[in-house]
Amino acid sequence: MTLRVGLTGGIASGKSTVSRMLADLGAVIIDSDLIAREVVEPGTDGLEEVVAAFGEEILTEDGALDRPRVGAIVFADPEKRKVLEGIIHPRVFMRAIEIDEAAGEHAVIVNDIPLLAETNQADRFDAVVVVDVPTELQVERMVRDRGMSVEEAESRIGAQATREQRLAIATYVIENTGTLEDLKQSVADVYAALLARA
Ligand SMILES: CC(C)(COP(=O)(O)OP(=O)(O)OC[C@H]1O[C@@H](n2cnc3c(N)ncnc32)[C@H](O)[C@@H]1O)[C@@H](O)C(=O)NCCC(=O)NCCS
Ligand SMILES: Nc1ncnc2c1ncn2[C@@H]1O[C@H](COP(=O)(O)OP(=O)(O)OP(=O)(O)O)[C@@H](O)[C@H]1O
Repeated sequence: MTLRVGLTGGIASGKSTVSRMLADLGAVIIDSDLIAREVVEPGTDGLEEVVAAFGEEILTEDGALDRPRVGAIVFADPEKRKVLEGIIHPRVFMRAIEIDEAAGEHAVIVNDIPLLAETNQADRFDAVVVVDVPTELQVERMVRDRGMSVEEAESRIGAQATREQRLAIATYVIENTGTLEDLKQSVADVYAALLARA
């Protein structure tokens, strides 16, 4: 049987790192952030809709989505964020289902979905894995690794579900407050538990 797993966590919690570790252990990964980029690549109807809603000024000189610019707009204005999400989320959802259907038989298929709690998708999965870190650590990583200001980091975190809201839908919680080696061990433990259910 294929076990379908939702993986989520706040921004900069370590989701992508956990995803990569799960892939190394043999899981198939469906990456929502990656799909969210593909559906607004130049030439897509997704990008056309974004331009219709936000104007040509959100394009770079070579006609791609100017992501930092759009980020600055939507993380400062929840209404605009909803407009962007209304264009992107249905496309990501449909594409993720297509990839899942094309994947065939695998023991574990992991859907990495940053906004799994926000978009009420927990029921779609056999298990939900939440990567949990204290908010201060999220801010620290975003400032240190991504060159964001504390205000920018906090506005992104404020656009997401709270830790408590995510933990409420968790089947398994991975605490990512230790070293990468510690994380690897926690991921291996969770993967073993998932395999036992598959
Ligand atoms: C606003 C955009 C253009 C900024 O792009 P940028 O390259 O700076 O960020 P990236 O896409 O890599 O996202 C990084 C992280 O930001 C957070 N994030 C992104 N979108 C959102 C959102 N709508 N609400 C809350 N957090 C978000 C997530 O934790 C995500 O992992 C982009 O994030 C976007 O198109 N967002 C809307 C689509 C979306 O909701 N994607 C996330 C899940 S599918
Ligand atoms: N336990 C850890 N120790 C040290 N650094 C870590 C640890 N876990 C993750 N990191 C680092 O923190 C950064 C954020 O991790 P990652 O990209 O996996 O987060 P994410 O949750 O996928 O982020 P986003 O929501 O933006 O997609 C990366 O540079 C990663 O290498």
